[in-house]
Order: sequence, then C-alpha cells, then structure tokens
Amino acid sequence: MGGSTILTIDGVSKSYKNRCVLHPVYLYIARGECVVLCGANGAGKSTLIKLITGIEQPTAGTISFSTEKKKRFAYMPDHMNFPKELTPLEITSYYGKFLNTSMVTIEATLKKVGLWEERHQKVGSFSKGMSQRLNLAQCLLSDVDLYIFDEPTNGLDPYWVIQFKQLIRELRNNGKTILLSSHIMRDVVEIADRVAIMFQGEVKAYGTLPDIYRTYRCRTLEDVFLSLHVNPKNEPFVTHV
Ligand SMILES: Nc1ncnc2c1ncn2[C@@H]1O[C@H](COP(=O)(O)OP(=O)(O)OP(=O)(O)O)[C@@H](O)[C@H]1O
Repeated sequence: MGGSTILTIDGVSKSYKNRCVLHPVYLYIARGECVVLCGANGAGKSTLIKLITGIEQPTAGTISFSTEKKKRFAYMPDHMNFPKELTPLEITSYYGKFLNTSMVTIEATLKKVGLWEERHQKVGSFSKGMSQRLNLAQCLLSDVDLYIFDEPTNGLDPYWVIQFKQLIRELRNNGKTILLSSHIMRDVVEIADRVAIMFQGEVKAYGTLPDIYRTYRCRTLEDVFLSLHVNPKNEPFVTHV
C-alpha cells in the first residue's frame, strides 16, 4: 500500500508517573501524504506529536525518520508564547537566521499568513488568531520534507481555516508530507489522505476514511466517535502503508 515510509512509529507508548496516557502506537506515515491524528480532548494527540518531535521521550518504542533533508521536520506547536515586545518581522528574521532563510522567503511567508502589513506591530497586541498565524509562519519558514502541526486551526477564523487547508494542499502538491492533529471533523474529511482515530490514549484505527467508515460501519467521523463512546472496547485495527 502507498509509497515509501517517511516516519515510522514503532510501539511507542508514554506514561506519566504510573499513568499510561498513550498505549503502544504503530504508525507508518507514507511520503507525500497528509495524515491526521483525529481524536477527542485528552485522546493523546499532543502527547504523540511531542514524542515524534522529541520534546518528550517515549516510555517504550522507537520513532524513526527517513527524510532526505538534514532538518527532518518543521513543527507548529499548539501555541507559542512569542516575546511580546517583538514584531513578526523580528521573530521570523530571528528564526530565519538559524534556518538560513532569505529575506524574500520571510516576506513571502509573512504574506502567506496575512501578517506582512502587521510586520512592525508588537506581538503583545496580537489577537489569538494572529499569534497562531505567526506560529504557522515560523513553521513554514523551513523547507523540509515533513511538516507537523498540532491543532493548527485553533483560534483561526473561518477565512484562515480555509487558507490553512489550501496551504496544506499546496504543500502536498509539492510532495511534502504532513502530519497534523485535529478534532474538527470537517477539516479532517477535507484534507486527510489517511486518518488515525485516537481515543483514550489508543490509536483505534488507521487508514483512509472509507477504510475507517467500513470498519466502524459508520458514514461520518462523528458517528465513529459516538460509537467509540458507546463501546470504547471497539477492537483497534491498524493498516500499514
Ligand atoms: N506532562 C503531563 N503530565 C501528566 N499527564 C499528562 C501530561 N501531558 C499530557 N498528559 C495527559 O495525557 C493525556 C493526553 O493528553 P494530550 O494533551 O496528549 O491530549 P490531546 O489529544 O492532545 O487533547 P486536546 O485535544 O485536549 O489537546 C491527558 O489525560 C493529559 O492529562
């Protein structure tokens, strides 16, 4: 199934003290796909992303990348606390210095997220959506094979949610791989090639939407989650790319 694997998550689990918040996860992310970790609050989406990005260490299991570029991935966390006294231009220029990004790319990226006009405005005066778009910009500054977004549409208004989804399509059309988390079913349906259904710290299912609908005998993701709430022991299945 599918092309080569860019990211392999092999039996990765996480416990805090003695509480297991992520049961062993096995996921194979194919190059060029958009994979969405989809789940309710507390399902373990951010935990899995933090393990993949190395922010947290797994209790067990291994994570391996197969990327061509030296920088393996770019990451947009669920929120960023940028220094309030700095401006978008200062912040992206700072990141750009580490990433060797040209001023042309910085300008294009700020324009892409709609913050070019506000490039000299202090971040302390930003709305939640503007801060989130700056967070998106810092991620997009990197030219990498794999982009990881944690709840990227949080705080974005409908216009920017549409723009974000368009951006995901563009990245994919340029051969990039995308891994993102979301609990907004409509977004998932529109952009995902493959979905990992996360529930109570487990990946319950992984596959294309038709695969998942077939497994749960449901027609929508909402129904899948309703059925999991009714019967949380629904046996997990995992498809491999
Ligand atoms: N540092 C931590 N210490 C203890 N428990 C944690 C820690 N981080 C996360 N957890 C627990 O792990 C579980 C999964 O949390 P996680 O943030 O991964 O969920 P999520 O699916 O991203 O949820 P949300 O949609 O609400 O962001 C939760 O029960 C949370 O309380």
